[in-house]
Amino acid sequence: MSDQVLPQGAGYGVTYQLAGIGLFFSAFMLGLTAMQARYTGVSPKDSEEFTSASRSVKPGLIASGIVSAWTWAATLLQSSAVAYRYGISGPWWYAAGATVQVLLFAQLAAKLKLNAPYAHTWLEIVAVRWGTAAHLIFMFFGLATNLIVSSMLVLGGSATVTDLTGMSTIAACFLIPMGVAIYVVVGGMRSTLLCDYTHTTVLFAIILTFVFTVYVTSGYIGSISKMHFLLSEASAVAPVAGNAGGSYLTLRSKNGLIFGVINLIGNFATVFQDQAYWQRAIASRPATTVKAYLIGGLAWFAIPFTMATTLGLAAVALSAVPASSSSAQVPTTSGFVPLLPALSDAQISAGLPAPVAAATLLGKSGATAMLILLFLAVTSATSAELIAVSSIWTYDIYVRYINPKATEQQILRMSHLGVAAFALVMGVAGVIFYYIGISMGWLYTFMGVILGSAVVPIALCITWRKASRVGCLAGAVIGFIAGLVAWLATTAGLNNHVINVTVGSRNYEMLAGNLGSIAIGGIIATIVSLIWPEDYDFTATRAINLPASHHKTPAVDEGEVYVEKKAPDSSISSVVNEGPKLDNELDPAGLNKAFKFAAWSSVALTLIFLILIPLPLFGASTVYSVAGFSVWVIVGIVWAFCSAFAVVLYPLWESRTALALISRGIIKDIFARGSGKYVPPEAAVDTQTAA
Ligand SMILES: NC(N)=O
Repeated sequence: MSDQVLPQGAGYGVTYQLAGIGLFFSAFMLGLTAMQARYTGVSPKDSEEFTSASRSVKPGLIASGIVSAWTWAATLLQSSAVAYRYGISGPWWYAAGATVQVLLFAQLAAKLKLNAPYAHTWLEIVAVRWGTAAHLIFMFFGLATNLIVSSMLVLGGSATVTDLTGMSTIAACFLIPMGVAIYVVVGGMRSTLLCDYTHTTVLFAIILTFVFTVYVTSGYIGSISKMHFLLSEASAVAPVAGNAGGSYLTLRSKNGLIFGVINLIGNFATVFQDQAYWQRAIASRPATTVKAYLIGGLAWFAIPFTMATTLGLAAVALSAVPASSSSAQVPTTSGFVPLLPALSDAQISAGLPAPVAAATLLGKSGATAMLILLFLAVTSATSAELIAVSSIWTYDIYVRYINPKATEQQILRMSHLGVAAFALVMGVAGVIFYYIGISMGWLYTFMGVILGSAVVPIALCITWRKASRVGCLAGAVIGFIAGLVAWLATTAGLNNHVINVTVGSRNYEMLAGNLGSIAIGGIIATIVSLIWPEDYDFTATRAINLPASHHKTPAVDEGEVYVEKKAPDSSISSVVNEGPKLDNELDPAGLNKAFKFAAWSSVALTLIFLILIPLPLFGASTVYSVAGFSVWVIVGIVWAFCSAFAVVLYPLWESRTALALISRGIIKDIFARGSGKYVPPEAAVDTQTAA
C-alpha cells in the first residue's frame, strides 16, 4: 500500500520496541530467572538448563512452546493469502497440512526418549549411529531448515511492518532478530518457553478479537451470512479458476489441493529437520512428551484455520463492498469501486491480505493489532530458531569438532555466542532475499524442494533399527538433486524455457520440485534399507551424554561414539524433587507403550485431517450454503477456544505446585526478608536433624 495506515514511527516504535521489547523481555527474563533461582532453585547458568530446561518441562508448557514455535509469520499471513486466492479450501489445507506433521512427530519424540534420552540435538543421534559423513550431510539439511524458516520469519515480519507503517524493510530485518536474541541469551530454554507461553496467550486473544470483529461487529461484514453473501458476490464478479462454480465457498479447489500437497511436503521437512521441535521433545518430561505433541498439534490447527477463515476471507469479502458504502449497503455484482481493490500477485505473495483486511476493517487499531500479532508470532518462533541453531553450533560443531573437552563455562559461552551470531545471520539472510525479490510466500512453497529429500531418511535413522546408512544418505542427496531438477525442468518446460523467480513460483512447478525431492529421498532410503537392512540396537545412542551415575551400561565403540560425561543439573529436581521420578519415566516398557499410542493416534488423526474430511467434500464439489458455511466457521471458532484453554489454562493448572511454591516464597520474603528462599530437601532435613 502506498498510503500507510500507521506512521513510520509506529513501525520503528514496534521494531525498536523489538529491540526495546527485547530489552523489556530480557528484564522480564532476568526477573523470572532470579525468581526461579530464589524460589525453586532452577538456574540457566548451567548449559543443560540453558539448552534443554533440564528435560523436566510438563506437557502443557511444552504444547504451548510447540504452538508458539510453529506459529510463524507465514502461519498468519500465508494461510490468509491462500484463503484470499482459493477460498475456504486454503485455510483447511494450510492448517491440516501443517498440523499432521506435529502429530506424527509425537512418534519421533517417543523414540527420542527411548533411543537417546540424554541427547542435546537430533544430529548427535545421527553422528553416533552413522558417523561424521552422515552427521555433516544431515547438518546441512538441519541448518538449511533453520535458515529458510528464519528468513521467512524476517521476510513476513518486515513486509508487514513496511506495508503498514512505511518503515525501512532493511531496518526491520535486523531489528527483529536482534531484539529477540537479547532475551534468549538471558533466559535460555526454560524462560523462552515461559515467554512463548505469554506470547501464545496474547496471540489467541488478538485472533479471537479479529474473529468477533469480522463475524459479529464489523459494519462491512458483521455476520456469517453476510460474509457468505459477499464471498458469493466476489466470485460472481471474478470467479476463482479451478474452483467448483468459481466459488470461494467450496473445498473443490484444484489449486487449493495443489497448494495442500506442496504445504504438506514442505512442513514435513520443517518439522522433522528443525532442531526447534526436537528441542521441545528434549526439554519435555519423558512420560508426557507424546501428550505434549498431540495437544500442541491439535491446538495449533486453530491458529491458521481461524485466522485465515477470518481475515483471509474478509480481504475477499471487502473487495465486494462498494467504497462509499455504509453498514447498510447492498453490494452489486458489477459497476462499483470496491472498498478493497484487488491485491497484486506480489502483494499476496508477501502475505498482505490479512494486514490489509485488518487495517480496512479497524483502521489504525486493526493495523496496530496486526503488528502486535505479527510481533508475537515472529518473536517466539525466532527465539525457537535462535536457541535451536545455538544448540547445533554448540554441541554438533564446537564440542564435537573443535573442543571436545570443553568446560561447562565454555559450552555456555558458545551457546550465547551461537544465539547472537545467528540473529545477525537471520538479518543478513532477510536482506539478501528481499533484494533478490524472494518473498515469504515464495520461500514457503519452495522449502520442500530443498529440504524434502531428508525427511524420510531422518525419520528412519531415529526410529528404525533396519534403516540403512548408505540408503538414507543416498536418498537425502539424490532426492535433493532430483527435487531441484524436477523444479527447474518443469519450470522450463511449462514456460517456454524461461526460468525465473516469477514463473518458478507457480503451482505445477513447485509441486514437481516438492514431490521429486520427498518421493525420491523416501523411496531410495526405504528400498535400500529393505534390501540391505542394518540391525542396529541403539545402545550407543542411549549412551549419548549419559549422566555419570548411569555409566554401568556396556562399553560401546569409543572410536565412533561421542559420550559426554557431564551429569545433568541437579536443579532438575528443584521444583518438586523430581530427579528420580524423571529417571523412572525412562523405563523402556512405558516409553514403548507411549510410542505405540503416538503411532496409532497420530496416524488416525492424519487420516481424518487429510482424507476423511477434505476428500469427500472435494469429490462432492459442494459449494457451501449459508448453513454449511456457518457450521464450518463455528467449528473453527470453538476449536480456537478449546486451543486457547489447552495452551493457556492447562499449563497454569499443571504448574500449580511450582506457582504455589513461588507465591509462598514471595509472601514469606515480604514479611521476613530472606525467609522465602528455596531450601533443597536434603538441606532442610539436615537443618532439622541438627536442630
Ligand atoms: N508453521 C507453519 N507452517 O505455519
